[in-house]
Parts: sequence; C-alpha cells; structure tokens
Amino acid sequence: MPAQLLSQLPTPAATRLNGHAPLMKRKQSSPMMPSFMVSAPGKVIVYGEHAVAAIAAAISLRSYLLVSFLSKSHRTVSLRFPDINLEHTWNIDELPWEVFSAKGKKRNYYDLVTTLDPDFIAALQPHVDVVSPHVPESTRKIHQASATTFLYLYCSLASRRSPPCIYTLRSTIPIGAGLGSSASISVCLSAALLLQIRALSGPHQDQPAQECELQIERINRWAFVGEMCIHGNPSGVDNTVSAGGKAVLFQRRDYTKPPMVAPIWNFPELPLLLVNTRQSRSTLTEVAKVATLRETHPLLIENVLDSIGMITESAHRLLTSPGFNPRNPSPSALKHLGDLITINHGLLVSLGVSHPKLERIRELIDHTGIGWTKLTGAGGGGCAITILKPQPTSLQPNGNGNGLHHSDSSSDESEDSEEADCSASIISNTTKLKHKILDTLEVKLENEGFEKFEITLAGDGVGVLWPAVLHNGNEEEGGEEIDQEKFLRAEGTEGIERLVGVISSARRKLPRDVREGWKFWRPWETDA
Ligand SMILES: Nc1ncnc2c1ncn2[C@@H]1O[C@H](COP(=O)(O)OP(=O)(O)O)[C@@H](O)[C@H]1O
Ligand SMILES: C[C@@](O)(CCOP(=O)(O)O)CC(=O)O
Repeated sequence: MPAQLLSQLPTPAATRLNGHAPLMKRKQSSPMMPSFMVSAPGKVIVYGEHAVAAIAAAISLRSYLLVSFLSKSHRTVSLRFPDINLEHTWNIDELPWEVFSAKGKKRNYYDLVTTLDPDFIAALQPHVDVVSPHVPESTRKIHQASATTFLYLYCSLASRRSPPCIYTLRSTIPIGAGLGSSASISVCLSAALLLQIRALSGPHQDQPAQECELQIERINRWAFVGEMCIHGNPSGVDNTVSAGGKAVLFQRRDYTKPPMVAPIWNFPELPLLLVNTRQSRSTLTEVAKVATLRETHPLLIENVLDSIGMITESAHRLLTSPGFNPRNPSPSALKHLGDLITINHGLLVSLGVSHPKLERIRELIDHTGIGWTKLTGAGGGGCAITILKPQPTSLQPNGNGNGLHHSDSSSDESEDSEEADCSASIISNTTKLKHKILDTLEVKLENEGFEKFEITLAGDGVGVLWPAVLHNGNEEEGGEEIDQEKFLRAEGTEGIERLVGVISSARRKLPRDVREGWKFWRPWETDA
C-alpha cells in the first residue's frame, strides 16, 4: 500500500480495536504479533425465493478465522481448514507476486473487482494443484476451490514481505445447505487480510454510519472476489449479507445482471429455529424446475411468482414503516411477519420446490404451535426456518401422541392479557414450557435425522476480536488467549461458541447474542 494511503488511515486498526494495549497483556510465549480473529455470519432467505424481490438476513451461525503469526525465520503461510480436512503450507517467496503486481494488473485494496483475471488464475494453478493430491477427486475439488479463494485474495492484498502466518478456520454453518457458508469464509479472509494491511478503520463505537458502511463495502468487494473463485458467477447476495449483517432486499429483473441489493437496517433481531434436512440440493436444479413449470403454465406460475414478490413487498413495507419498532416489534407486527412466512411456504410448495423432508419438519413444528415455518433458499432440500412466537401461546397436551398443540385464538388472547398483569414467575413458567417444547421437538427432529439450531435472525455482520484474547476475568492473567490448539480442540457449535466468547441467547429473553470482546461495524446503531 502506498505510504500516502497508509497515512490516510485515521489510526492503525490494531491499536483502536479494543482500546487497550494488547501486547502488554500477552503471555511471554506468544509469537511476534498478537493473533487475532475475525468472524462472519451465514444467511437465510426470509421471504421471496424464486421471485423478483426477496429478503435475506444474517444468522448467528458463523465462521471464525484465527490468524496466528510465526517468527520471522519462517517464510510460510498456512491454511488450516479442519472442517473440510484441508491443511496446506506455501512458501511465501514462491508465490507468483510478480504476476499479481505486474504493471496495469495490480489491484488496490479499495478497487471494485468484478471478474477474475485469467492470468492470476493461471499463475496460481501450480500452487493449487499441489493441494491435497491424495484425497478423492470430489474432496480435492472442494479443497482446491478453498485454496484458490485464499491464494487469490492473499496474492492480491498481501505482499512478499507479509509476515509468516497461519489462517485457521472453523465454522458453525452447515456446508452446502444454502446458508452461505462459502460467503462467510470469503468475508473472513477478506476482512483478515485487509486488517493486516491496515486498510480498515475500526470497528469502534461512535464510528459514523457512513464510515462503517465504507469498511463493510471494502470487505464485501474482496469477499465477492473470493465467492467468484468458489462459485464462478455468484449473485453477491450471500457475501453482502455476511459482510453487513442484519438483512437486505434484493431484486432481480434481469437474470443476466447482478441483483440490486439494499440494506434493511430495521430488520428486528428475532429468535429463529433453523432445521437442516441434511438433504443436498442444487439451486440451479430448483430454478430450472420452476422455469419448466412456468413454460407449461405461464399465467398460473407468473401469478404465483407475483404473489411471492408481493410477500416480500409487504414485509419490506412493514419493516420500513415509520411506526415499526425494530427493538421491540409489536405482537401484531410479528404476526404480520409470521403470516407472510406461512403464506410464502405454501406458494413455494405450489411451485414444486419443497421436499418431503421439509414438509415433515413443517408438520412436526406446526403441531407444537411454536412459530411460523417455511423452507428457506432454493428448496429441494436444505433448511427450514421458524420464526418463534414471542410468548408461548396456550399450549397443552393434545393426547394424540403428538405432544403439544395450540389452543384456539380466543383463549390465546385471554392468556396474553392475564400474562400482562402477572408476575415474572408466570412468565418464567411459560418460558420453561417453551423450552420444554423445544427440547421435545429437538428429540423428535433428531430421531428423524434432522439437525436443529436455535439461533438469532438478523444480527451482526463481520466482527473482529483483536487480539484473540477474551477478558472474562476468571481465566489466565490478562484474559484467556484463544490459541490454535484450543481452537482446533473446541467441539461442535457449542464448543466453538464458548471458546470465542459467544453467550448464546436463543433461550434468553433478549435475542441478541453477547460476543464478549468482539467489535462489529454496525451502521444501524450509529444511525440511531
Ligand atoms: N467450514 C468450512 N471450511 C472450509 N471451507 C468451507 C467451509 N464451509 C464452506 N467452505 C467452502 O465453501 C464451499 C461450499 O459452498 P456452497 O456449496 O455454496 O455452500 P453454501 O451454500 O453453504 O455456501 C465448500 O466447498 C468449501 O470450498
Ligand atoms: C432460488 C433463488 O431465489 C434463491 C437461491 O437461494 P440459495 O442458493 O438456496 O441461497 C435464486 C435467486 O434469487 O438467485
């Protein structure tokens, strides 16, 4: 980066992130520079699949990337992606720097790159070919796609003078389930590399909304490049949601062009049930299915697609209306959003993009009356989402072996109003009942081979933990360092989240997860 540009950065990001002197608090054994972490969310489509307009939102399942530095005697850069059993080390001096920095080719960190350079891809090929030579072809493809993404971003943003380091990634996002796992990885890599070259300011409190958005945009641009390496022709929606968080409205009128994407900072953070069918699916296949049906029944299918588009519009109108309170949506606003979920699912079923497993999940959840459920993403498998009702409505044993069911709406109302006057103990009883229902549901879903997550919808985008130390006051002096060994040993979603300081909130009263020590660019807060 030219010195002139470096000096334009208000303060090096590293010294501003946590507001304390990180090196002073580190253990003696730590390597040259403090390790740090970045993290980015997956996404779900909330409304509008297959229609012209849709809404996608971030979820609290995330990828976490730990960047640890080695002593200068090493001249290597390593990838450790244990979720896919990928591990590879390159010699920094052997990477094709001359091609990436050739006159007229070199990209700046703030550039908008919309196509991959074939010369760059060709120059990387020998360094990609040596990755995982002895694994089956299908696995090798996945490894080499991840390696290409990393190398493309690394050679574009780092330099031959970059410090030796290890990039270790763990994710709580199921892979290939339509939840944007690849985009979250691209966002993590982009953010980490931009932070390392000090091309980002913050995140810090009081950062003006415009400045927040600029940092997010900078990360997003390179994340899109990463997505191009994995997907060839990505829509850009997944990386945009993952970088910025909350939700976006995206509109496609012309499928040959990228969609128009606009943030919805007012989307409320809501508790969400996510169930993975574990049924693999292909967006292309489902999109083709709808196209064929449309050819056979043009008027009918166009009406269905228009109706789905109207669902998106209705949700968007509500979310952006002046009376809407994103911090505490009224019961009627939530019911509006919930009803749209139910209608949207019905219309997707009529397009033929559901799957018996998705229908089974919806059936099991509908029996509990716990929320509003739809499939999410292209369909044909993948996941279902349920927006949970704010307070458990009257639920009682139905005696038919299905566990619990919803009472009629009149008794719901009387219970609601009673609850409003009642003490916390009654609320806590209803909360306990809700948890019981969720636990029973979990057993049923797991018995049928499904995977259930209690998460939060529409939370933060990319986040930074610099240094990778948690100050929880009861661990090693100066905080608990998240080192590679601990990171690799952490078991499952819970283990990873506990290690990186997430206090999961799915079952707390407030939906937002607490992420101790982490900082986020939050344009929606600075706007307030
Ligand atoms: N946890 C992970 N670790 C390493 N690479 C990952 C991980 N998750 C996703 N990827 C990369 O992203 C690709 C999955 O992308 P894709 O099939 O589009 O799934 P999704 O719909 O979840 O984004 C994988 O093949 C791999 O290259
Ligand atoms: C089916 C579609 O509406 C959404 C695709 O969802 P996903 O690939 O499952 O995240 C296609 C699109 O709008 O690009």
